[in-house]
Amino acid sequence: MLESLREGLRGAVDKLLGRSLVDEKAIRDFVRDVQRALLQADVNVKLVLELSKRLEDALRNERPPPGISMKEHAIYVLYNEIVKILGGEDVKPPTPQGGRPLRIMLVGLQGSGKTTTAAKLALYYRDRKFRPGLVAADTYRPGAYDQLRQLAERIGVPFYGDPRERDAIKLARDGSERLVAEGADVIIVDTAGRHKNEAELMEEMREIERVVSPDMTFLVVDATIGQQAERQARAFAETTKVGGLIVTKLDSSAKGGGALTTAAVTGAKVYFTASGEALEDFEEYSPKRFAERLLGMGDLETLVEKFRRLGEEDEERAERLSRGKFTLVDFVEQLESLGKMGPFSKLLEMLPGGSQMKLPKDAVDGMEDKVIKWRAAINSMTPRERENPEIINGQRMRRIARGAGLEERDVRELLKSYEQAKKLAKAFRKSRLRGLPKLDA
Ligand SMILES: Nc1nc2c(ncn2[C@@H]2O[C@H](COP(=O)(O)OP(=O)(O)OP(=O)(O)O)[C@@H](O)[C@H]2O)c(=O)[nH]1
Repeated sequence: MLESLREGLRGAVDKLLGRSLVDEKAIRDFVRDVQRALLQADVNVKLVLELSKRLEDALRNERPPPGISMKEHAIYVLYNEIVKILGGEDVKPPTPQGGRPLRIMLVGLQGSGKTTTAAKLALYYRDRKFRPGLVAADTYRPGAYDQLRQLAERIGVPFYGDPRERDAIKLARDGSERLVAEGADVIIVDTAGRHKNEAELMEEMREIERVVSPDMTFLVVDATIGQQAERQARAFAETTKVGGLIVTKLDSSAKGGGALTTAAVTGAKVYFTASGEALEDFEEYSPKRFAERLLGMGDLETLVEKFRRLGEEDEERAERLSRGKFTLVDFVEQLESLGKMGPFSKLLEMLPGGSQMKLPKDAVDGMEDKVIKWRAAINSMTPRERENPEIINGQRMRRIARGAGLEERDVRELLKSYEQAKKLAKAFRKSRLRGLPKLDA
């Protein structure tokens, strides 16, 4: 599966991971290596340039969230960009709805693997407990009928075809009706991939589409044609309502990137990929999973999860903060994460109203040290004390300070700042201003 693209991207990532520092040169090299890998896989130049620009911008201008290293950030940004050009969100293959049979029509040029794909698709639905049926409506290629009939027999699904019938439109209509009458709930119509000329082929596709009224027309494209897939997709989309793509022969092409990213250009999403002649070599396509495999990182999944959790935690905390309901731990964590984004003095200027906060200079300057002390204090508290700081009396305060190697006044200061922050958050809320509490330390 796209070994060279995999190796190219992997190489770019490994090189980045091997560096001691993510500096200007590292970013430049990383972007260039990624570009080269994508272009070799025949990804559209425009897409590659857009991706590189976003990658470069993100690496230069975005700071990684707290707890994420610069390198992890770079890999995550790359992963996201690759997912984007591979199609973005996953799509769900269609299924019969409301007791109505699902009608699928396959279109595509001869040699794209359409007939094999028809059988693979039938097997896919059969394995999911549907009752698929296959219709042979390719009257142009000799052998297409026998090929599909044999495949249908092999997987044991109903088949309709007539080698003597020359009218593909009649075959498609009669076949769909007959199979539905026999109880099939997923009808798959295989069509011709060639005619005397392209116009005739397109006319036939239009007519078949009219009589079958498919819920989904899949265009089958061969990955080895790379970016040419785009031209084919456009040509078919002008005549039929191409609703999705099936990309075949990913096993025998280094150019698969071109076909897979066609979706980003034409708007038709890839639903399935095939990577071998065997009927089992067929799977639902997921841009995310595909990108994970391409980047080949065992720990990419962990990284993705880490980002997801960070997002959730941030949202939860922001929500609690805005309600003035944050805990002592939230308070310190918020300060910690702010601290990782840069010096506090700079940060406060960026906050709403921050520039008007007349904070004593030394209070801000000492903030980083304070946060470290406060974290130690929190670690030295019991869970109950953390949840209900109001129970912290003199005796508890002494114990906490001793346990954290601090002075009692450090703990007192933490509690006081926390209380003030809470009051401020409530005041902010009342004045309908959402923002971070003022740190009057
Ligand atoms: N390696 C590889 N070969 C494939 C794949 N899918 C199909 N093929 C082969 O490609 C060749 C053409 O496939 P067919 O299924 O005959 O497709 P077709 O020529 O588009 O069919 P028509 O349009 O009906 O004429 C056959 O030899 C298939 O075995 C795939 O995913 N990988």
